[in-house]
Amino acid sequence: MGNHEMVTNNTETAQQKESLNLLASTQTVIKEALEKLGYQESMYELLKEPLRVLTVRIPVRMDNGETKVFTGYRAQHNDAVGPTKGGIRFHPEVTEDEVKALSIWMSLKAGIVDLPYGGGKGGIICDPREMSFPELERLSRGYVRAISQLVGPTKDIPAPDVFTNSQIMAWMMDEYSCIREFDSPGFITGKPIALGGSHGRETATAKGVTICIREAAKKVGINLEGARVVVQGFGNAGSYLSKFMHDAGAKVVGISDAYGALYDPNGLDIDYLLDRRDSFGTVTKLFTNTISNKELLELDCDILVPAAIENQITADNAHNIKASIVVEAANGPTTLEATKILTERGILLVPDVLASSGGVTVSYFEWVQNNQGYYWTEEEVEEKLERVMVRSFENVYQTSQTRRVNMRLAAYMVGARKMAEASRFRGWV
Ligand SMILES: NC(=O)C1=CN([C@@H]2O[C@H](COP(=O)(O)OP(=O)(O)OC[C@H]3O[C@@H](n4cnc5c(N)ncnc54)[C@H](O)[C@@H]3O)[C@@H](O)[C@H]2O)C=CC1
Ligand SMILES: O=C(O)CCC(=O)C(=O)O
Repeated sequence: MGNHEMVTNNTETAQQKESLNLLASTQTVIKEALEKLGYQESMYELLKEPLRVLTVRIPVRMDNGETKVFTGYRAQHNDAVGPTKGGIRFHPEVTEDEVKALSIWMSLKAGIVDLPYGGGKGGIICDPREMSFPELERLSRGYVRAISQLVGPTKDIPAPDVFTNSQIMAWMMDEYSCIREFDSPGFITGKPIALGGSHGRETATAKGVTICIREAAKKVGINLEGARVVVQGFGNAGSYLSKFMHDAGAKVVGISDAYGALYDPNGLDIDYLLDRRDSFGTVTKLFTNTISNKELLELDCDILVPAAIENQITADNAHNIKASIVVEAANGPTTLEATKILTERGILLVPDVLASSGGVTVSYFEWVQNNQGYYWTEEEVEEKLERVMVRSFENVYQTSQTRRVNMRLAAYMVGARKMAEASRFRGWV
């Protein structure tokens, strides 16, 4: 390789690295949104990082008798509007910057769907797929002991995220209740129904994404009946979304998990796949005729839904995306460069902070029900969620039209306004 090529390649690598840093990317958009809203630099200084980030070390006795020490985080972005709220992620690639960015996105989601919360997020560096049930229970309880001073039903309310579920929420609620010496269902959401969970929380993220897809399809003029849909990720968000799309008459032609992807141009048997997926959203291991996640994203389709992890649509593949609508069920699946490319290509991109906000909306309903000790039917939850999502989609869409900005910037403008105002009224800025 000649010198010139080396320099070019190094430069490209550096640019690529910068664009993959979730915190840096979200700060870029927050800055632009606050400028468009007319706030001064000091507001950006306040909102560009979480107010608090706690790093904890969690010793866990493993089944073989050895102690393993795990690292975890809890970030609280801004609590001017109310207590912070957001999920806990168990994943080997969790980083502090990622958790910080995720906490900022939670603040934006709360603003977009107008909840009385700020944003928070937690994560533990671990691979729960390699751990036994008792090890996972000890890790979950250890994490709650480590963060217990910082969290609580009126301070910071966790919930599920990648590779965590209602069982983990149940252990965490039980541990917190033991520490406080009173039953505290409002400490955490996404619990099993028997422990104060809400009807509709399990499917809420996917329901919210489904509503966004329906509204986006109307704007673009796509008929959902027969529309070809590709979904990356087959966990909580992706599997139920595939089911709802299938039930709406769409043809789900591709799905994936961490190990590969399945493609059938005639439509996959979603009920069968749902039945066979495991609790970590793994299903492709049962098949031999798989394709890669990279190939999946570039399949010919009308609607593409990344519902797995970050940085999946980048400057490398954005030009090859065939869909007319991209709806982000996952947090942070599209880089800023890719957002620009998709927008220039006329693809309607519904951003994560809007599309995936159905989960935190029903988590809020769960917390309200816990606080009042009076529980709603599934129909009541769904009707309330429908109203919130339609209103929020329309608000962001109209902002993007009137301010002539893409949907991501519009969503940041809508999402940042309330926390900025609340911070100003409190006299923080
Ligand atoms: N669960 C919820 O209520 C909410 C989830 N989200 C976001 O949705 C996304 C998915 O979350 P969940 O469905 O809850 O997680 P999950 O743990 O239930 O499922 C994750 C899915 O992604 C797949 N996956 C993991 N690593 C991958 C990789 N490297 N490449 C391709 N696929 C991979 C897994 O195999 C699994 O199918 C995340 O970005 C999460 O933050 C957003 C809002 C709420
Ligand atoms: O349900 C919640 O409170 C938070 C869900 C979440 O972590 C997310 O929307 O990314």
